[in-house]
Amino acid sequence: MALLSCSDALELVASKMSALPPNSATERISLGAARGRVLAHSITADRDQPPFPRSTRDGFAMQAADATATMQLIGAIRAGEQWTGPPLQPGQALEIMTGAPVPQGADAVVMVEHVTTEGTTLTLQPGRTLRAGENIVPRAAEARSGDVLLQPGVSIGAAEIALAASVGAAQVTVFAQPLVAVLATGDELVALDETPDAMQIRNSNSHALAALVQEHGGTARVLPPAADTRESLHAAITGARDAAMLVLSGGVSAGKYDFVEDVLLSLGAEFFFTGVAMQPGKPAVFGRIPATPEHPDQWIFGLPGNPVSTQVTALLFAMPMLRALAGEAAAKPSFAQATLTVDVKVKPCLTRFLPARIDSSLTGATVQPTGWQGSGDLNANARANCYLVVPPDATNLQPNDIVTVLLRSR
Ligand SMILES: Nc1nc2c(c(=O)[nH]1)N[C@H]1C(S)=C(S)[C@@H](COP(=O)(O)OP(=O)(O)OC[C@H]3O[C@@H](n4cnc5c(N)ncnc54)[C@H](O)[C@@H]3O)O[C@H]1N2
Ligand code: MOO
Repeated sequence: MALLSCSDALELVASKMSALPPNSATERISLGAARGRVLAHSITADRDQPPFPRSTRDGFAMQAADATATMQLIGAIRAGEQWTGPPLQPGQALEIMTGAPVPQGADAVVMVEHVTTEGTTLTLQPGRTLRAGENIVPRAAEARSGDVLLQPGVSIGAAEIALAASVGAAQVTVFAQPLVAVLATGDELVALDETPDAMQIRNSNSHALAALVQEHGGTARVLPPAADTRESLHAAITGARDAAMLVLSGGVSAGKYDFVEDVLLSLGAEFFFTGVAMQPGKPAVFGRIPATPEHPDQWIFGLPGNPVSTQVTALLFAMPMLRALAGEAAAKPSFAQATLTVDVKVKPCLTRFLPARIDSSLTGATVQPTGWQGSGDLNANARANCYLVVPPDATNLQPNDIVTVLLRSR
């Protein structure tokens, strides 16, 4: 299969994501445990929001038309209280705190800084005027009782938790987290608690992938690494068939011992791409083992073994698919724009993802590559906090160019 362009590969994964059947497995959990989960039902307003005309300032409630006159103070009201006196009459003002309900008869609130008071007499400072509605959020201006506030498919973060809490949703129904089998391959790999021989290396990819899976809303089942033999791969892949997604690392390039694709084919897999015109990540494989009576489709990502390649291709292709399997409606890789601060020269034809640091402030974001020794350089990768995307037709990016970066955060 020919190399697919990076943008075509992204579109292909997105098209498979959009054709997924809805995630039907749900569970009910407490709101406090819902961060990072995907909402499976809609959350509606249990009453108008705000439930009363809310003062947005500490000040004095009155009729705006009266604001030129000297007024009589008739009382005070705090957040959480209700004015029990008669509706305000022209010429009357009521001291009011931020968040308190504006009493009937008043249509504006003047800020405490903008008046002078003497005993029960209140006067607007010279030149101050007041509009009807000023410093008041009318009842139901934010939402009406019964309005849908959060749709199914929303990823739950602090903002969603606050909104759910505001309508009393102590329990929420979320989609079950998809099971993702993580399988590193390679005879050279040893586990963290083993001492590597001189030519062996520690298996870091399984740990990186498990962390990414957790971060993107899946449950990771890390399998013992498979040896570079057909038999070992066959046994490991077959044993993981119950997982919704299988993410492998290594064994997908042109080497004599790269058997991942062969073994997947022998297990009935179909491939959507087996190489992408990108660097790092060129040998990346995306496919599916079709559904059987026992198991639904299993989505397969055969990621290149070089650790930076593994992480870039996981972020670009596998994690969005995981989030879509988890029921998230807007799953996609996270890109941003930044101003490049240095010269970047690359060879054309491949989309590059260079480890880089983005530094953002109130006025925008700048980015510069960290420098690296290629796609095995875990140090450069950890010094970076994003990847500078160099399009396939660019060979020389200049300082002040506006460039795209692939973010690690969602
Ligand atoms: N003749 C060619 N050789 C290579 C090509 C090519 O097109 N033609 N592609 C290169 C590219 S690009 C990449 S990326 C790598 C990918 O190779 P594999 O996916 O087959 O991965 P391996 O060969 O198994 O390993 C590559 C590299 O990564 C280290 N590795 C593997 N697994 C882990 C792990 N779990 N934790 C840490 N490090 C891991 C492994 O030791 C190798 O150093 O192929 C190029 N070659
Ligand atoms: O695509 Mo590879 O990831 O250059 O090392």
